[in-house]
Amino acid sequence: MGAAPTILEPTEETQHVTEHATRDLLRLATAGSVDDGKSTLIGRLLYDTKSVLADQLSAVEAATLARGGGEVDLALLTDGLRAEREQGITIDVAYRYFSTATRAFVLADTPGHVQYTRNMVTGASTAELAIVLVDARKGVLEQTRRHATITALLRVPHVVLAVNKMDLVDFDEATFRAIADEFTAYALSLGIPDVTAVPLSALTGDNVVDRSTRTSWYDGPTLLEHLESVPVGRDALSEPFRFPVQVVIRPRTAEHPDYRGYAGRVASGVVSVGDEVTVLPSGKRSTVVGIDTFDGPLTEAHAPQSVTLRLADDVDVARGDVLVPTASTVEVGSDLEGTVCWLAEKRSVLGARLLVRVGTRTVRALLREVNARLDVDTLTVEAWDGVDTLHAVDATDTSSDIPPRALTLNAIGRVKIRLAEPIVLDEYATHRRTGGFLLVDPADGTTLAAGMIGATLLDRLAPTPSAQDDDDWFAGAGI
Ligand SMILES: Nc1nc2c(ncn2[C@@H]2O[C@H](COP(=O)(O)OP(=O)(O)OP(=O)(O)O)[C@@H](O)[C@H]2O)c(=O)[nH]1
Repeated sequence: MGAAPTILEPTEETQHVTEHATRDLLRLATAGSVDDGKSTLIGRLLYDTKSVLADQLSAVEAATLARGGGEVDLALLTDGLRAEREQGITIDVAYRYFSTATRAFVLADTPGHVQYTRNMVTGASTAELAIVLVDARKGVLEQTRRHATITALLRVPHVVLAVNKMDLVDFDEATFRAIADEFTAYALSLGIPDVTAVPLSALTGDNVVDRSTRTSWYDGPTLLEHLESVPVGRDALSEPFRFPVQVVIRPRTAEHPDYRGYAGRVASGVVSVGDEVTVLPSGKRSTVVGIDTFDGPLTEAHAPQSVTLRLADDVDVARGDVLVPTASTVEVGSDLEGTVCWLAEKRSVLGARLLVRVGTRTVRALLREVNARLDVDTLTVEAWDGVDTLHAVDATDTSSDIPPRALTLNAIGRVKIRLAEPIVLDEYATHRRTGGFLLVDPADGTTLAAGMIGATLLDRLAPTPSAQDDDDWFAGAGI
């Protein structure tokens, strides 16, 4: 098992970014088939934005010379950094930082080998932009379609199609247009609204950071110009206010005998002193009377700031509760339906006891149903009604035979989960910051799957199953 994926919470790496920098921060992920030039492109971005340390650069120059010289092999840069990070630990995603005068970037670098779905889900779940690479000579491949599908599933707001290796097709406009049109049409069919296609050469640098003199027919932005100008952070601010409580702070010092605050990160939206808030799932109401930070009090806080909120009333608030605006309608329930990407070697078992993590909340749960499965290899969807599924599969079955309706590593499926306690059920489609969840194996803490609450892409792709519930069975199972 690698490091736990981060669909819900910012990683250690992103957390160190200061509040100020966060405002101008773009999180991006890359996806490409093997040899499309992902490492070279990342190396080029780091190199041309001067984000490479001198010693790393001389190591790469020396290695290039040792290989017989020529153009600096920028893939060595990325791969070298990767190797550094991978020593001794299995890591799914490495994060690279670079910045320009206008913006800072965190790039999730997901190695493109076998566990691509898992890696891409991990990298793209927090990304606001995905770069999908294709080799201009090969055009749109099955793998490209898979990457587009996962990007759509995770609702990454912006997608860039990087048509790489344009130098190998003589910077031919027709080749570029044909690939761009095919990809854009496919993306549209998946509901991806915003695709920007850029003809580039990672190796020679054309249209990556610097404008190419060999694509006079192209009047769009270079890759970096686009990365610098694409709108960021708006989504988190435009979503309604959500504050998952991480810690209840009660110092009880002589100085502040009655202090009681709720620390956490504003997951989405904005909160101000004086706002009426409701604590969920309890439904208790109060008013924000203070917003505290290490740097002093604020009158207003917005996503993704970390703050401590104080309330007017001594209501019962615990870790895992969510503060929301009182005036809004928020769904709370204990039946969770959604789409999951299965991330574990062990397969799904119907009726299995699980832990579900949503925000800062962890609750016990039961996997009730897998009623559709997307095969990312073939991009076909199988859908089943839920009627006899539970009886067909023994919950204690540990045989190596995979039941036909199980989810295995990299599979994407639609599930129904019964929770032991009610939680806030924000639809991922409209609440990307709070509508994600993780399924965890209570036995050993393994992350089994990353999921999205509510209707997702699978509903668009799948025939509608005539699912029926089997509540009696669940009553028997004790949830
Ligand atoms: N001619 C040409 N070659 C390129 C270009 N970009 C990458 N290459 C070459 O394509 C090969 C594969 O490039 P990598 O960057 O290692 O590609 P990758 O396999 O997608 O990267 P990872 O899977 O992330 O390791 C290398 O030999 C690169 O030098 C390009 O724009 N033009």
